[in-house]
Amino acid sequence: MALSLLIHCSPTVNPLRRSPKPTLRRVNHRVCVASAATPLLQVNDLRAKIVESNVDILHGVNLTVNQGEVHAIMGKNGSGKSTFAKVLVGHPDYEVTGGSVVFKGENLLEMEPEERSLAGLFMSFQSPVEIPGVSNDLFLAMAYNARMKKLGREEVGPIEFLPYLMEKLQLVNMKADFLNRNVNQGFSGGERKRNEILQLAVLGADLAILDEIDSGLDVDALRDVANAVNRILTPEKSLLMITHYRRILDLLNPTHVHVMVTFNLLLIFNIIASFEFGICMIHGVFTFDYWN
Ligand SMILES: Nc1ncnc2c1ncn2[C@@H]1O[C@H](COP(=O)(O)OP(=O)(O)OP(=O)(O)O)[C@@H](O)[C@H]1O
Repeated sequence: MALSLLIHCSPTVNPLRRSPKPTLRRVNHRVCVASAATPLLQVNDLRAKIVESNVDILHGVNLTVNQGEVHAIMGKNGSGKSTFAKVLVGHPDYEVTGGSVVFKGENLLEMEPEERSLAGLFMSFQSPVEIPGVSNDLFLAMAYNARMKKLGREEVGPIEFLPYLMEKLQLVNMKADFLNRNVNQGFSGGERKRNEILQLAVLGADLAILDEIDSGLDVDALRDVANAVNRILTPEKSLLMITHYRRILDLLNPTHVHVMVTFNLLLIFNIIASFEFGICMIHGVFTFDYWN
């Protein structure tokens, strides 16, 4: 991994995905490969607090994800990674206190959580919840048809939906029994993570946010999940993954790696940066280049 204090950095090329023809440009004394960038998600100075306790968690996050990019967010426990992801999908525990988020040209913060999902945002949770009384196949069919309706397409009946679902099930290497079981009820930790990727495969998304999808997975499950994600990604679709481990970076080959730091660390970085580089970074996220 290489570190360079810079925000615009170089997409490395993921061999499993087709990318637009790259162009060369120089950033921070290093030649970078960059594709023509179409912004998908633009986060500017995002600030948020916990509703219940009024505690500020996000202190001004800046991040741009372009179409086809794979971004990883790393950082210490408690630095705010999951909070950032949950704020993006509109979790009610958090209130945005400043900044802006534009998704596909629209103000994301004005949308209800379900509107964000229908607009093409998907999030897999660190601890996926159980939904007792709702079978996995019914849940997926309902969610899929809601998306079809939003896109102005025909809703599908059970007979058409089943072959589509079986194909996605194979993609994540899951057994058909999981379709009749209630969503996540009694699933092991690894099975829940696979089930999250099954949802992503079925619903599709322009931007998938995966919160620690690799935690608790054994080697085979991690490979299956990474293979499925790589096959779901296209040059137009983007991924934002939160992780603590390098092993998934090696499998998903991110174009950008960001390190989220806590507010105290941020102050220290700001002071050092002021002295060393004559600049003051007021962002809550630092961006580093990554390559294998
Ligand atoms: N709903 C909430 N109620 C109370 N505190 C919260 C809530 N959500 C987040 N926090 C606190 O905000 C801080 C950031 O939490 P967050 O889950 O975003 O961290 P993280 O970087 O994802 O950590 P980890 O790597 O351990 O998953 C933590 O101190 C956490 O306890």
